[in-house]
Amino acid sequence: MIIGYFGDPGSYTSMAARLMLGGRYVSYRSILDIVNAIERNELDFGVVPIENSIEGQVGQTYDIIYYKDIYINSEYYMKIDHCLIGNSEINKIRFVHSHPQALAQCSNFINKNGFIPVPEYSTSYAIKTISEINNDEHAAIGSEEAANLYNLKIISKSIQNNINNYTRFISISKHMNDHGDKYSIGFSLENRPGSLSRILNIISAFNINMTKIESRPYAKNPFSYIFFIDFEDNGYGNVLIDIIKRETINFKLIGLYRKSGIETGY
Ligand SMILES: O=C(O)C(=O)Cc1ccccc1
Repeated sequence: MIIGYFGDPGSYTSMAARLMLGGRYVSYRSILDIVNAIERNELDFGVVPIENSIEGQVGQTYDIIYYKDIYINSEYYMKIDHCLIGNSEINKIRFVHSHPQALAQCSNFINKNGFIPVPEYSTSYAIKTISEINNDEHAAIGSEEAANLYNLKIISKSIQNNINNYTRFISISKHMNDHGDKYSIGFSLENRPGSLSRILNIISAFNINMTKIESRPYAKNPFSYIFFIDFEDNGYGNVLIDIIKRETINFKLIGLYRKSGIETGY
């Protein structure tokens, strides 16, 4: 089985991919490159981040799972402990390189130290870059594992804004699972009073637990939205989906998979 993951070797997504699926792993610099490779049948699965407990949704992932013929096959919650990584001392550093999500998750630490953030493809690409440039004014943010991989030292540990920093990762493929206990759906609605609350009322009437609601802009029609809902199956998930399909526009069943949580990882 061939699994594509986001980021250079040592990225957080590479760590999640190893915990989620077994096979041969291939690194990709963008989420879209992974999806293109799945569409060309070069990959069986892709692993990408979808949301973070500090920074929220990964917009590109939400857009892809809605607009492309791609489905969620599993989810995994992983604790993210960011480190300041380099070959220098904290008082010499002026620039910190990392993935935009990591820079945002560590914004308090960056501001407090007066560092200039430099966005890179991934945390591991940033760390690799620092290992190559050999300049005391530059450091990177990423994992301890990646620091070891590129032979750099840890300058500070647990530098994220909140100690409880978790990212939810998903595996994606061209195929929908037959089994699972959690659904992800996406749809748009007529712009009229009560259209979203009607959907929520139906979910509530089935005594179904909604675990997440999210919206993304529908770029083709400015300031209209796509809604994303995750819910736990209680035996009536299928029936609920049939009803919601009829009450919404452009409905997509995005995934059926095994529910996991931050306590268990899986
Ligand atoms: O850049 C990485 O290492 C990634 O895998 C993306 C990411 C960035 C920050 C937190 C979780 C995942």
